[in-house]
Amino acid sequence: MDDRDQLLELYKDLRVADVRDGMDWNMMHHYGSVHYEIRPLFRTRVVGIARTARYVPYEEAVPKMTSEEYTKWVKWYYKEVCYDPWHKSITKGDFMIIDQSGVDVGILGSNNTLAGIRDGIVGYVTNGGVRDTDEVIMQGVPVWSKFVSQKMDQGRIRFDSLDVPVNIGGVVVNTGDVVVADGDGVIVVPRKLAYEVAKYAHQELKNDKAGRRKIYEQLGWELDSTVV
Ligand SMILES: O=C([O-])CC(=O)C(=O)O
Ligand SMILES: [Mg+2]
Repeated sequence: MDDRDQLLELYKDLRVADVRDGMDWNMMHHYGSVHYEIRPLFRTRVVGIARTARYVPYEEAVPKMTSEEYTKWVKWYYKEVCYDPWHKSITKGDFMIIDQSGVDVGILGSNNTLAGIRDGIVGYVTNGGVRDTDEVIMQGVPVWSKFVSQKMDQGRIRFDSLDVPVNIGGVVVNTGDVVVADGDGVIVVPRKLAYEVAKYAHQELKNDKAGRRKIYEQLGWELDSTVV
């Protein structure tokens, strides 16, 4: 039986910092934290199960054509060259993890990310770019990216493979890994360590809550969900 719902429940209250600590408690100091240059478009927290896709630079030159011909060519390109096959097989709770091989395009935009959210994706991470960022933020779609890019895909990048190991900010992500992301960035927990890491992440969260709760009380502050 797939235990992904159980894992999502187990991780739902954990902060990236707790998960980081849980990895350390499993002697995984060297691993899991996606490079800090991959940042959220806006501050939010998302827990999901990784679904990976790899895109690579497009090798061909764009043929010379009229703008009318180009309109048709772009349609062909998005259908046959830079398509997103993951849109057809989304499981609720998927965290879409995209390796775009450093190509300067906004592979994620306000349209394709929203379609994924409609179908059950909880968030997106790319080691490349996102565009239409004002709308992505307005729509509340959680995206962590290395940069913002104005550029479309055609003539620049093509789809390569789905559900393969991808290198995202120095971490190999596999479909099925647990991914937690918040204002501190992104952390990836290999699926086989997920329960042990959660156990010690919860220990750290519990200790932290108790410590901060005490200071809240000393300050006379009303308690909130981060300390109870
Ligand atoms: O078309 C793309 O590849 C990305 C984009 O702008 C969108 O989805 O809105
Ligand atoms: Mg767009």
